[in-house]
Amino acid sequence: MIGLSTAAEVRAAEEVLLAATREGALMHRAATGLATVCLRLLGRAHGTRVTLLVGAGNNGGDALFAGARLAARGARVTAVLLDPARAHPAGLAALRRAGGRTTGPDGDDGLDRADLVLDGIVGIGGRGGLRPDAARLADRAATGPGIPVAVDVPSGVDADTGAVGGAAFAAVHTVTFGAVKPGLVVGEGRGHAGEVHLVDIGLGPLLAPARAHQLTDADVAGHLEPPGATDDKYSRGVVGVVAGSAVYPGAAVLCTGAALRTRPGLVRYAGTAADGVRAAWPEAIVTDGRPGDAGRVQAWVVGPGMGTDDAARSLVAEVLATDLPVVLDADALTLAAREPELVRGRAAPTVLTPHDREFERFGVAVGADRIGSARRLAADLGAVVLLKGDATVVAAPDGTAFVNATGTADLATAGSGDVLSGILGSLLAAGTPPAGTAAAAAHLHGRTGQVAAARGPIVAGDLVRRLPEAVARVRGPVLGDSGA
Ligand SMILES: NC(=O)C1=CN([C@@H]2O[C@H](COP(=O)(O)OP(=O)(O)OC[C@H]3O[C@@H](n4cnc5c(N)ncnc54)[C@H](OP(=O)(O)O)[C@@H]3O)[C@@H](O)[C@H]2O)[C@@H](O)CC1
Ligand SMILES: Nc1ncnc2c1ncn2[C@@H]1O[C@H](COP(=O)(O)OP(=O)(O)O)[C@@H](O)[C@H]1O
Ligand SMILES: [K+]
Repeated sequence: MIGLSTAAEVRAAEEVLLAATREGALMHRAATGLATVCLRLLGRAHGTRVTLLVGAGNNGGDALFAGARLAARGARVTAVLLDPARAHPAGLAALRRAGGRTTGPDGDDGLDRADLVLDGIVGIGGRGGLRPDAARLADRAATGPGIPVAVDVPSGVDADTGAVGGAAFAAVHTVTFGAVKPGLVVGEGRGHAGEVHLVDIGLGPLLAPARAHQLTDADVAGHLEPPGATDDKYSRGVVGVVAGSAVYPGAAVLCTGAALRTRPGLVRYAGTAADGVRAAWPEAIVTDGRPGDAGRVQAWVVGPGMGTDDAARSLVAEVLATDLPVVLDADALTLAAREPELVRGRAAPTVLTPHDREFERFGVAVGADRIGSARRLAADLGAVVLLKGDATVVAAPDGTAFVNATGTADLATAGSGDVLSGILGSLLAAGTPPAGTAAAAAHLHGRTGQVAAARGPIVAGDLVRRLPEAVARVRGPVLGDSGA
Protein backbone atom coordinates (compact mmCIF):
# COMPACT_ATOMS: atom_id res chain seq x y z
CA MET A 1 0.00 0.00 0.00
CA ILE A 2 1.15 3.51 -0.74
CA GLY A 3 0.33 5.93 2.09
CA LEU A 4 -1.02 9.34 1.11
CA SER A 5 0.12 11.98 3.61
CA THR A 6 -1.32 15.45 4.04
CA ALA A 7 0.83 18.60 4.10
CA ALA A 8 0.38 18.81 7.90
CA GLU A 9 1.51 15.19 8.35
CA VAL A 10 4.56 15.82 6.17
CA ARG A 11 5.41 19.03 8.02
CA ALA A 12 5.12 17.32 11.42
CA ALA A 13 7.53 14.56 10.35
CA GLU A 14 9.83 17.10 8.69
CA GLU A 15 10.09 19.11 11.89
CA VAL A 16 11.43 16.10 13.80
CA LEU A 17 13.87 15.22 11.03
CA LEU A 18 15.04 18.82 10.58
CA ALA A 19 15.94 18.96 14.27
CA ALA A 20 17.94 15.74 13.96
CA THR A 21 19.90 16.58 10.79
CA ARG A 22 22.37 19.31 9.90
CA GLU A 23 20.98 22.47 8.35
CA GLY A 24 20.04 22.11 4.72
CA ALA A 25 20.46 18.31 4.66
CA LEU A 26 16.81 17.60 3.83
CA MET A 27 16.69 20.13 1.05
CA HIS A 28 19.87 18.63 -0.42
CA ARG A 29 18.28 15.17 -0.38
CA ALA A 30 15.18 16.59 -2.07
CA ALA A 31 17.18 18.53 -4.67
CA THR A 32 19.42 15.54 -5.45
CA GLY A 33 16.37 13.35 -6.09
CA LEU A 34 14.79 16.09 -8.16
CA ALA A 35 17.89 16.62 -10.31
CA THR A 36 18.17 12.85 -10.85
CA VAL A 37 14.62 12.65 -12.23
CA CYS A 38 15.25 15.73 -14.43
CA LEU A 39 18.40 14.14 -15.84
CA ARG A 40 16.51 10.97 -16.63
CA LEU A 41 13.80 12.97 -18.41
CA LEU A 42 16.32 15.06 -20.35
CA GLY A 43 18.54 12.12 -21.28
CA ARG A 44 21.65 14.32 -20.78
CA ALA A 45 22.46 17.65 -19.12
CA HIS A 46 25.16 19.14 -21.34
CA GLY A 47 23.75 21.69 -23.77
CA THR A 48 20.16 21.42 -22.57
CA ARG A 49 18.17 24.48 -21.52
CA VAL A 50 16.36 24.50 -18.22
CA THR A 51 14.12 27.23 -16.80
CA LEU A 52 13.40 27.35 -13.08
CA LEU A 53 10.29 29.16 -11.82
CA VAL A 54 11.31 30.15 -8.31
CA GLY A 55 8.98 31.36 -5.54
CA ALA A 56 10.09 32.86 -2.22
CA GLY A 57 9.78 29.69 -0.09
CA ASN A 58 11.64 26.42 0.32
CA ASN A 59 9.94 25.02 -2.77
CA GLY A 60 11.92 27.60 -4.74
CA GLY A 61 15.01 26.52 -2.77
CA ASP A 62 14.58 22.94 -4.01
CA ALA A 63 14.37 24.18 -7.59
CA LEU A 64 17.48 26.36 -7.20
CA PHE A 65 19.63 23.56 -5.73
CA ALA A 66 18.44 21.08 -8.39
CA GLY A 67 19.14 23.72 -11.05
CA ALA A 68 22.66 24.15 -9.62
CA ARG A 69 23.29 20.40 -10.01
CA LEU A 70 22.09 20.48 -13.62
CA ALA A 71 24.17 23.60 -14.36
CA ALA A 72 27.24 21.91 -12.90
CA ARG A 73 26.74 19.16 -15.49
CA GLY A 74 26.58 21.62 -18.36
CA ALA A 75 22.91 22.57 -18.59
CA ARG A 76 22.12 26.20 -19.41
CA VAL A 77 19.92 27.14 -16.46
CA THR A 78 17.81 30.28 -16.10
CA ALA A 79 16.09 30.95 -12.79
CA VAL A 80 13.06 33.26 -12.92
CA LEU A 81 12.80 34.77 -9.44
CA LEU A 82 9.22 35.77 -8.66
CA ASP A 83 10.35 37.76 -5.63
CA PRO A 84 14.11 38.35 -6.15
CA ALA A 85 14.70 39.80 -2.68
CA ARG A 86 13.26 36.69 -0.98
CA ALA A 87 14.60 33.85 -3.13
CA HIS A 88 16.28 31.10 -1.07
CA PRO A 89 19.76 32.66 -0.43
CA ALA A 90 21.81 29.44 -0.25
CA GLY A 91 20.04 27.98 -3.28
CA LEU A 92 20.60 31.16 -5.23
CA ALA A 93 24.30 31.23 -4.33
CA ALA A 94 24.68 27.57 -5.35
CA LEU A 95 23.04 28.20 -8.73
CA ARG A 96 25.21 31.24 -9.43
CA ARG A 97 28.39 29.34 -8.45
CA ALA A 98 27.44 26.62 -10.92
CA GLY A 99 27.06 29.19 -13.73
CA GLY A 100 23.26 29.57 -13.77
CA ARG A 101 21.75 32.94 -14.59
CA THR A 102 18.83 34.67 -12.88
CA THR A 103 16.16 37.12 -13.95
CA GLY A 104 13.05 38.75 -12.50
CA PRO A 105 9.47 37.80 -13.41
CA ASP A 106 9.47 40.16 -16.40
CA GLY A 107 12.92 39.26 -17.74
CA ASP A 108 13.96 36.82 -20.48
CA ASP A 109 12.69 33.58 -18.92
CA GLY A 110 13.78 31.28 -21.76
CA LEU A 111 10.42 29.46 -21.63
CA ASP A 112 10.03 29.60 -25.42
CA ARG A 113 13.18 27.45 -25.93
CA ALA A 114 13.49 25.42 -22.70
CA ASP A 115 13.91 21.64 -22.79
CA LEU A 116 12.60 21.38 -19.24
CA VAL A 117 10.76 23.74 -16.88
CA LEU A 118 10.94 23.25 -13.11
CA ASP A 119 7.99 24.62 -11.17
CA GLY A 120 9.34 25.74 -7.80
CA ILE A 121 6.81 28.54 -7.38
CA VAL A 122 5.08 27.09 -4.34
CA GLY A 123 4.83 23.67 -2.67
CA ILE A 124 2.95 22.54 0.41
CA GLY A 125 3.01 26.14 1.70
CA GLY A 126 0.68 27.32 -1.10
CA ARG A 127 -2.82 28.68 -0.65
CA GLY A 128 -5.38 29.15 -3.42
CA GLY A 129 -4.78 29.71 -7.11
CA LEU A 130 -1.57 31.31 -8.34
CA ARG A 131 -0.98 35.05 -8.12
CA PRO A 132 -0.89 36.96 -11.46
CA ASP A 133 2.89 36.85 -12.12
CA ALA A 134 3.10 33.18 -11.24
CA ALA A 135 -0.05 32.41 -13.23
CA ARG A 136 1.37 34.09 -16.34
CA LEU A 137 4.58 32.04 -16.14
CA ALA A 138 2.68 28.78 -15.53
CA ASP A 139 0.58 29.61 -18.56
CA ARG A 140 3.64 30.26 -20.74
CA ALA A 141 5.24 27.03 -19.52
CA ALA A 142 2.13 25.10 -20.57
CA THR A 143 2.38 26.34 -24.16
CA GLY A 144 6.20 26.21 -24.41
CA PRO A 145 8.37 23.30 -25.57
CA GLY A 146 9.89 22.33 -22.18
CA ILE A 147 8.90 19.21 -20.22
CA PRO A 148 6.91 20.68 -17.33
CA VAL A 149 8.11 19.22 -14.00
CA ALA A 150 6.53 20.23 -10.69
CA VAL A 151 8.61 20.38 -7.53
CA ASP A 152 6.77 18.55 -4.72
CA VAL A 153 3.30 19.76 -5.80
CA PRO A 154 2.16 21.54 -8.98
CA SER A 155 1.84 25.16 -7.88
CA GLY A 156 -1.79 26.18 -7.46
CA VAL A 157 -2.93 22.63 -6.57
CA ASP A 158 -4.09 21.98 -2.99
CA ALA A 159 -1.76 19.23 -1.76
CA ASP A 160 -4.41 17.69 0.51
CA THR A 161 -7.48 17.67 -1.69
CA GLY A 162 -6.36 18.12 -5.29
CA ALA A 163 -8.56 21.21 -5.53
CA VAL A 164 -7.45 23.79 -8.09
CA GLY A 165 -8.81 27.16 -7.01
CA GLY A 166 -7.59 29.23 -9.98
CA ALA A 167 -4.51 29.22 -12.19
CA ALA A 168 -2.17 26.27 -11.61
CA PHE A 169 0.97 24.75 -13.14
CA ALA A 170 0.16 21.87 -15.50
CA ALA A 171 2.93 19.32 -14.95
CA VAL A 172 3.64 16.17 -16.91
CA HIS A 173 5.85 14.92 -14.05
CA THR A 174 5.77 15.75 -10.35
CA VAL A 175 8.74 14.96 -8.14
CA THR A 176 7.40 14.80 -4.61
CA PHE A 177 9.32 14.52 -1.34
CA GLY A 178 8.89 12.26 1.67
CA ALA A 179 5.39 11.00 0.86
CA VAL A 180 2.83 11.14 -1.93
CA LYS A 181 0.26 13.82 -1.12
CA PRO A 182 -3.42 13.02 -1.77
CA GLY A 183 -3.85 16.05 -4.03
CA LEU A 184 -1.42 14.55 -6.56
CA VAL A 185 -3.58 11.50 -7.22
CA VAL A 186 -7.18 12.67 -6.89
CA GLY A 187 -9.53 15.24 -8.41
CA GLU A 188 -8.21 18.04 -10.59
CA GLY A 189 -4.79 17.80 -8.97
CA ARG A 190 -4.26 14.38 -10.53
CA GLY A 191 -4.46 15.86 -14.01
CA HIS A 192 -2.05 18.66 -13.08
CA ALA A 193 0.51 16.33 -11.46
CA GLY A 194 0.96 13.84 -14.30
CA GLU A 195 3.34 11.03 -13.41
CA VAL A 196 4.33 11.15 -9.73
CA HIS A 197 7.94 10.35 -8.68
CA LEU A 198 8.49 9.89 -4.95
CA VAL A 199 11.88 10.90 -3.52
CA ASP A 200 12.73 9.36 -0.15
CA ILE A 201 14.17 12.03 2.14
CA GLY A 202 14.03 9.85 5.25
CA LEU A 203 10.60 10.88 6.55
CA GLY A 204 9.12 7.37 6.38
CA PRO A 205 9.45 6.21 10.01
CA LEU A 206 8.42 9.64 11.32
CA LEU A 207 5.18 9.97 9.38
CA ALA A 208 1.89 9.46 11.22
CA PRO A 209 -0.01 6.42 9.91
CA ALA A 210 -1.70 7.58 6.70
CA ARG A 211 -5.50 7.79 6.65
CA ALA A 212 -5.64 7.41 2.88
CA HIS A 213 -3.92 4.85 0.69
CA GLN A 214 -3.40 3.63 -2.84
CA LEU A 215 -3.44 -0.13 -3.38
CA THR A 216 -0.93 -2.00 -5.52
CA ASP A 217 -1.39 -5.27 -7.42
CA ALA A 218 0.29 -7.07 -4.53
CA ASP A 219 -2.31 -5.74 -2.08
CA VAL A 220 -5.20 -6.76 -4.30
CA ALA A 221 -3.80 -10.22 -5.07
CA GLY A 222 -4.90 -11.33 -1.58
CA HIS A 223 -8.53 -10.86 -2.67
CA LEU A 224 -8.00 -13.02 -5.75
CA GLU A 225 -6.46 -16.19 -4.35
CA PRO A 226 -7.00 -19.19 -6.63
CA PRO A 227 -9.19 -21.94 -5.15
CA GLY A 228 -7.51 -24.60 -3.02
CA ALA A 229 -7.95 -28.37 -2.96
CA THR A 230 -10.62 -28.23 -0.26
CA ASP A 231 -12.71 -25.52 -1.93
CA ASP A 232 -16.07 -26.17 -3.54
CA LYS A 233 -18.42 -23.85 -5.41
CA TYR A 234 -20.04 -22.68 -2.17
CA SER A 235 -16.92 -22.12 -0.11
CA ARG A 236 -15.58 -19.47 -2.50
CA GLY A 237 -18.46 -17.11 -1.61
CA VAL A 238 -21.83 -17.02 -3.31
CA VAL A 239 -23.01 -13.68 -4.68
CA GLY A 240 -26.60 -12.70 -5.46
CA VAL A 241 -27.46 -10.18 -8.16
CA VAL A 242 -30.70 -8.20 -8.33
CA ALA A 243 -30.53 -6.07 -11.46
CA GLY A 244 -31.97 -5.30 -14.88
CA SER A 245 -35.51 -5.60 -16.13
CA ALA A 246 -37.34 -7.60 -18.79
CA VAL A 247 -37.01 -4.66 -21.19
CA TYR A 248 -33.42 -3.83 -20.23
CA PRO A 249 -31.58 -7.05 -19.38
CA GLY A 250 -28.14 -5.62 -20.30
CA ALA A 251 -27.16 -4.37 -16.84
CA ALA A 252 -28.12 -7.72 -15.29
CA VAL A 253 -26.12 -9.65 -17.90
CA LEU A 254 -23.00 -7.50 -17.41
CA CYS A 255 -23.20 -7.50 -13.61
CA THR A 256 -23.78 -11.26 -13.39
CA GLY A 257 -21.02 -11.94 -15.92
CA ALA A 258 -18.53 -9.77 -14.03
CA ALA A 259 -19.34 -11.54 -10.77
CA LEU A 260 -18.88 -14.95 -12.43
CA ARG A 261 -15.62 -14.01 -14.11
CA THR A 262 -14.13 -12.49 -10.94
CA ARG A 263 -14.65 -15.52 -8.73
CA PRO A 264 -16.34 -18.32 -10.60
CA GLY A 265 -17.80 -20.22 -7.65
CA LEU A 266 -21.51 -19.55 -7.76
CA VAL A 267 -23.62 -16.56 -8.79
CA ARG A 268 -27.35 -16.41 -8.22
CA TYR A 269 -29.61 -13.99 -10.07
CA ALA A 270 -33.11 -12.90 -9.05
CA GLY A 271 -35.24 -10.55 -11.12
CA THR A 272 -37.23 -9.79 -14.21
CA ALA A 273 -34.27 -10.00 -16.60
CA ALA A 274 -34.05 -13.73 -15.83
CA ASP A 275 -34.48 -14.86 -19.45
CA GLY A 276 -31.69 -12.60 -20.68
CA VAL A 277 -29.34 -13.68 -17.89
CA ARG A 278 -30.09 -17.38 -18.48
CA ALA A 279 -29.33 -17.01 -22.17
CA ALA A 280 -26.06 -15.17 -21.58
CA TRP A 281 -24.82 -17.08 -18.52
CA PRO A 282 -25.97 -20.68 -18.29
CA GLU A 283 -23.50 -20.98 -15.39
CA ALA A 284 -25.62 -18.73 -13.14
CA ILE A 285 -28.50 -19.99 -11.03
CA VAL A 286 -31.42 -17.85 -12.09
CA THR A 287 -34.89 -17.16 -10.75
CA ASP A 288 -37.47 -14.67 -11.92
CA GLY A 289 -38.75 -14.48 -8.35
CA ARG A 290 -37.67 -12.25 -5.49
CA PRO A 291 -34.25 -12.19 -3.76
CA GLY A 292 -35.65 -14.45 -1.03
CA ASP A 293 -36.36 -17.11 -3.69
CA ALA A 294 -32.79 -17.16 -4.98
CA GLY A 295 -31.22 -19.44 -2.36
CA ARG A 296 -28.43 -18.71 0.08
CA VAL A 297 -25.84 -16.07 -0.79
CA GLN A 298 -23.02 -14.35 1.13
CA ALA A 299 -23.40 -10.91 -0.48
CA TRP A 300 -25.90 -9.02 -2.63
CA VAL A 301 -25.53 -6.57 -5.46
CA VAL A 302 -28.68 -4.59 -6.10
CA GLY A 303 -29.59 -1.79 -8.45
CA PRO A 304 -28.15 -1.74 -11.99
CA GLY A 305 -30.88 -1.18 -14.57
CA MET A 306 -33.79 -2.11 -12.31
CA GLY A 307 -35.71 1.18 -12.30
CA THR A 308 -36.98 3.19 -9.37
CA ASP A 309 -40.66 2.24 -9.22
CA ASP A 310 -42.46 0.67 -6.21
CA ALA A 311 -41.49 -2.84 -7.29
CA ALA A 312 -37.80 -1.87 -7.41
CA ARG A 313 -38.10 -0.11 -4.06
CA SER A 314 -39.50 -3.23 -2.44
CA LEU A 315 -36.64 -5.38 -3.83
CA VAL A 316 -34.01 -2.94 -2.53
CA ALA A 317 -35.71 -2.85 0.88
CA GLU A 318 -35.82 -6.67 0.99
CA VAL A 319 -32.10 -6.96 0.27
CA LEU A 320 -31.21 -4.23 2.76
CA ALA A 321 -33.26 -5.99 5.43
CA THR A 322 -30.90 -9.00 5.28
CA ASP A 323 -27.86 -9.31 7.54
CA LEU A 324 -25.55 -9.75 4.55
CA PRO A 325 -23.09 -7.36 2.87
CA VAL A 326 -24.90 -5.34 0.16
CA VAL A 327 -23.62 -3.33 -2.80
CA LEU A 328 -26.04 -0.55 -3.74
CA ASP A 329 -25.53 0.68 -7.30
CA ALA A 330 -27.32 2.80 -9.89
CA ASP A 331 -31.12 2.83 -9.38
CA ALA A 332 -30.76 1.44 -5.86
CA LEU A 333 -28.76 4.57 -5.01
CA THR A 334 -31.62 6.80 -6.16
CA LEU A 335 -33.96 4.80 -3.93
CA ALA A 336 -31.57 4.83 -0.97
CA ALA A 337 -31.13 8.60 -1.30
CA ARG A 338 -34.91 8.93 -0.86
CA GLU A 339 -34.87 6.70 2.24
CA PRO A 340 -31.37 6.80 3.75
CA GLU A 341 -32.65 5.22 6.95
CA LEU A 342 -32.79 1.91 5.02
CA VAL A 343 -28.96 2.10 4.96
CA ARG A 344 -28.34 3.78 8.33
CA GLY A 345 -30.20 1.05 10.20
CA ARG A 346 -28.04 -1.80 8.89
CA ALA A 347 -25.59 -3.77 11.00
CA ALA A 348 -24.00 -5.65 8.06
CA PRO A 349 -21.70 -3.80 5.63
CA THR A 350 -23.23 -1.68 2.88
CA VAL A 351 -21.19 -0.29 -0.01
CA LEU A 352 -22.64 2.52 -2.14
CA THR A 353 -21.11 3.07 -5.58
CA PRO A 354 -22.26 6.50 -6.81
CA HIS A 355 -20.89 8.61 -9.63
CA ASP A 356 -21.07 12.36 -9.04
CA ARG A 357 -24.71 12.83 -10.05
CA GLU A 358 -25.84 9.86 -7.95
CA PHE A 359 -23.79 11.18 -5.02
CA GLU A 360 -25.55 14.55 -5.27
CA ARG A 361 -28.92 12.84 -4.75
CA PHE A 362 -27.84 12.34 -1.10
CA GLY A 363 -28.06 16.11 -0.62
CA VAL A 364 -24.60 17.61 -1.31
CA ALA A 365 -22.60 17.99 -4.50
CA VAL A 366 -19.20 16.27 -4.52
CA GLY A 367 -17.20 19.49 -4.99
CA ALA A 368 -13.43 19.79 -5.30
CA ASP A 369 -12.52 17.71 -2.21
CA ARG A 370 -13.53 14.24 -3.36
CA ILE A 371 -11.97 12.33 -0.45
CA GLY A 372 -13.55 14.69 2.09
CA SER A 373 -16.96 14.43 0.44
CA ALA A 374 -16.86 10.62 0.32
CA ARG A 375 -15.77 10.53 3.97
CA ARG A 376 -18.65 12.77 5.06
CA LEU A 377 -21.31 10.71 3.27
CA ALA A 378 -19.78 7.46 4.60
CA ALA A 379 -19.88 8.79 8.17
CA ASP A 380 -23.42 10.08 7.71
CA LEU A 381 -24.77 6.76 6.41
CA GLY A 382 -22.55 4.40 8.38
CA ALA A 383 -21.64 2.78 5.05
CA VAL A 384 -18.69 2.52 2.68
CA VAL A 385 -18.87 5.01 -0.19
CA LEU A 386 -17.12 4.22 -3.47
CA LEU A 387 -17.19 7.50 -5.38
CA LYS A 388 -16.51 6.78 -9.05
CA GLY A 389 -14.30 8.99 -11.13
CA ASP A 390 -11.08 8.96 -13.11
CA ALA A 391 -9.48 8.25 -9.72
CA THR A 392 -12.20 6.44 -7.80
CA VAL A 393 -12.27 7.20 -4.07
CA VAL A 394 -13.40 4.75 -1.37
CA ALA A 395 -14.19 6.00 2.13
CA ALA A 396 -15.27 4.15 5.26
CA PRO A 397 -17.34 5.66 8.09
CA ASP A 398 -14.20 5.88 10.29
CA GLY A 399 -12.44 8.07 7.68
CA THR A 400 -10.18 5.36 6.24
CA ALA A 401 -9.89 6.15 2.54
CA PHE A 402 -8.43 4.74 -0.67
CA VAL A 403 -7.73 6.40 -4.01
CA ASN A 404 -7.62 4.11 -7.01
CA ALA A 405 -4.50 4.19 -9.14
CA THR A 406 -5.51 2.01 -12.09
CA GLY A 407 -8.31 4.07 -13.64
CA THR A 408 -8.28 4.58 -17.39
CA ALA A 409 -10.55 6.79 -19.47
CA ASP A 410 -11.37 3.72 -21.59
CA LEU A 411 -13.71 2.76 -18.74
CA ALA A 412 -15.97 5.65 -19.67
CA THR A 413 -18.35 3.43 -21.62
CA ALA A 414 -21.98 2.46 -20.95
CA GLY A 415 -22.28 -0.51 -18.63
CA SER A 416 -18.80 -0.16 -17.18
CA GLY A 417 -20.32 0.62 -13.77
CA ASP A 418 -22.43 -2.58 -13.92
CA VAL A 419 -19.22 -4.54 -14.39
CA LEU A 420 -17.69 -2.84 -11.34
CA SER A 421 -20.65 -3.70 -9.12
CA GLY A 422 -20.45 -7.35 -10.22
CA ILE A 423 -16.74 -7.48 -9.41
CA LEU A 424 -17.36 -5.84 -6.04
CA GLY A 425 -20.22 -8.16 -5.08
CA SER A 426 -18.12 -11.15 -5.95
CA LEU A 427 -15.19 -9.98 -3.80
CA LEU A 428 -17.46 -8.99 -0.88
CA ALA A 429 -18.96 -12.48 -0.79
CA ALA A 430 -15.63 -13.68 0.62
CA GLY A 431 -16.39 -11.72 3.79
CA THR A 432 -13.35 -9.41 3.75
CA PRO A 433 -13.62 -5.89 5.29
CA PRO A 434 -15.78 -3.77 2.99
CA ALA A 435 -13.68 -0.62 2.41
CA GLY A 436 -10.50 -2.47 1.44
CA THR A 437 -12.59 -4.86 -0.65
CA ALA A 438 -14.27 -1.98 -2.49
CA ALA A 439 -10.85 -0.46 -3.18
CA ALA A 440 -9.65 -3.84 -4.47
CA ALA A 441 -12.66 -4.02 -6.79
CA ALA A 442 -11.93 -0.56 -8.21
CA HIS A 443 -8.29 -1.59 -8.71
CA LEU A 444 -9.23 -4.78 -10.58
CA HIS A 445 -11.84 -2.90 -12.64
CA GLY A 446 -9.17 -0.39 -13.69
CA ARG A 447 -6.64 -3.09 -14.54
CA THR A 448 -9.31 -4.83 -16.59
CA GLY A 449 -9.88 -1.60 -18.50
CA GLN A 450 -6.15 -1.33 -19.18
CA VAL A 451 -5.84 -4.96 -20.30
CA ALA A 452 -8.93 -4.77 -22.52
CA ALA A 453 -8.07 -1.39 -24.07
CA ALA A 454 -4.59 -2.55 -25.07
CA ARG A 455 -6.23 -4.07 -28.16
CA GLY A 456 -8.30 -1.01 -29.10
CA PRO A 457 -11.61 0.63 -28.15
CA ILE A 458 -13.73 -1.34 -25.71
CA VAL A 459 -17.34 -1.82 -24.69
CA ALA A 460 -18.39 -3.08 -21.26
CA GLY A 461 -18.75 -6.68 -22.49
CA ASP A 462 -15.03 -6.64 -23.34
CA LEU A 463 -14.31 -5.92 -19.67
CA VAL A 464 -16.19 -9.05 -18.65
CA ARG A 465 -14.35 -11.13 -21.27
CA ARG A 466 -10.92 -9.86 -20.23
CA LEU A 467 -11.45 -10.14 -16.46
CA PRO A 468 -9.65 -13.49 -16.14
CA GLU A 469 -6.57 -11.99 -17.80
CA ALA A 470 -6.70 -8.97 -15.49
CA VAL A 471 -7.04 -11.24 -12.44
CA ALA A 472 -3.96 -13.16 -13.59
CA ARG A 473 -2.05 -9.92 -14.07
CA VAL A 474 -2.95 -8.65 -10.58
CA ARG A 475 -1.99 -11.99 -9.04
CA GLY A 476 1.41 -11.70 -10.71
CA PRO A 477 3.74 -14.52 -11.70
CA VAL A 478 3.29 -17.79 -9.83
CA LEU A 479 6.45 -18.60 -7.89
CA GLY A 480 8.05 -21.84 -8.98
CA ASP A 481 6.01 -21.93 -12.18
CA SER A 482 8.39 -23.37 -14.75
CA GLY A 483 5.87 -22.77 -17.52
CA ALA A 484 5.61 -26.54 -18.08
N1 LIG B 1 11.14 22.08 5.38
C1 LIG B 1 12.16 21.51 4.74
O1 LIG B 1 13.28 21.42 5.18
C2 LIG B 1 11.97 20.95 3.43
C3 LIG B 1 11.02 21.53 2.57
N2 LIG B 1 10.95 21.13 1.32
C4 LIG B 1 10.28 21.95 0.34
O2 LIG B 1 9.70 23.07 0.94
C5 LIG B 1 8.36 23.26 0.52
C6 LIG B 1 7.59 23.98 1.54
O3 LIG B 1 8.27 25.19 1.69
P1 LIG B 1 7.64 26.44 2.44
O4 LIG B 1 7.06 26.03 3.72
O5 LIG B 1 8.70 27.47 2.50
O6 LIG B 1 6.46 26.88 1.52
P2 LIG B 1 6.37 26.97 -0.09
O7 LIG B 1 5.62 25.79 -0.57
O8 LIG B 1 7.65 27.26 -0.71
O9 LIG B 1 5.37 28.19 -0.25
C7 LIG B 1 5.63 29.43 0.37
C8 LIG B 1 5.84 30.49 -0.67
O10 LIG B 1 4.78 30.44 -1.61
C9 LIG B 1 4.19 31.73 -1.75
N3 LIG B 1 2.78 31.51 -2.08
C10 LIG B 1 1.81 30.95 -1.32
N4 LIG B 1 0.68 30.83 -2.00
C11 LIG B 1 0.92 31.31 -3.25
C12 LIG B 1 0.12 31.47 -4.40
N5 LIG B 1 -1.16 31.11 -4.43
N6 LIG B 1 0.70 32.00 -5.54
C13 LIG B 1 2.01 32.38 -5.51
N7 LIG B 1 2.81 32.26 -4.42
C14 LIG B 1 2.27 31.74 -3.31
C15 LIG B 1 4.46 32.40 -0.45
O11 LIG B 1 4.47 33.78 -0.63
P3 LIG B 1 4.15 34.81 0.59
O12 LIG B 1 2.75 34.48 1.02
O13 LIG B 1 5.16 34.54 1.62
O14 LIG B 1 4.29 36.11 -0.08
C16 LIG B 1 5.82 31.85 -0.10
O15 LIG B 1 6.80 32.59 -0.79
C17 LIG B 1 7.91 21.85 0.22
O16 LIG B 1 6.81 21.83 -0.66
C18 LIG B 1 9.16 21.26 -0.39
O17 LIG B 1 9.23 21.61 -1.76
C19 LIG B 1 11.85 20.09 0.82
O18 LIG B 1 13.00 20.76 0.42
C20 LIG B 1 12.21 19.10 1.89
C21 LIG B 1 12.81 19.79 3.04
N1 LIG C 1 -12.30 9.20 -17.45
C1 LIG C 1 -12.32 8.09 -16.69
N2 LIG C 1 -11.18 7.57 -16.19
C2 LIG C 1 -11.20 6.46 -15.44
N3 LIG C 1 -12.34 5.78 -15.12
C3 LIG C 1 -13.50 6.26 -15.58
C4 LIG C 1 -13.56 7.42 -16.37
N4 LIG C 1 -14.86 7.64 -16.68
C5 LIG C 1 -15.57 6.66 -16.09
N5 LIG C 1 -14.75 5.81 -15.43
C6 LIG C 1 -15.14 4.64 -14.67
O1 LIG C 1 -16.12 3.93 -15.41
C7 LIG C 1 -17.19 3.50 -14.57
C8 LIG C 1 -18.47 4.16 -15.06
O2 LIG C 1 -19.50 3.82 -14.21
P1 LIG C 1 -20.97 4.43 -14.38
O3 LIG C 1 -20.91 5.91 -14.49
O4 LIG C 1 -21.82 3.84 -13.33
O5 LIG C 1 -21.36 3.87 -15.82
P2 LIG C 1 -22.63 3.01 -16.30
O6 LIG C 1 -23.80 3.53 -15.52
O7 LIG C 1 -22.74 3.30 -17.76
O8 LIG C 1 -22.32 1.59 -16.02
C9 LIG C 1 -16.77 3.90 -13.15
O9 LIG C 1 -16.13 2.83 -12.53
C10 LIG C 1 -15.79 5.05 -13.38
O10 LIG C 1 -14.84 5.16 -12.32
K1 LIG D 1 5.73 23.52 -7.07
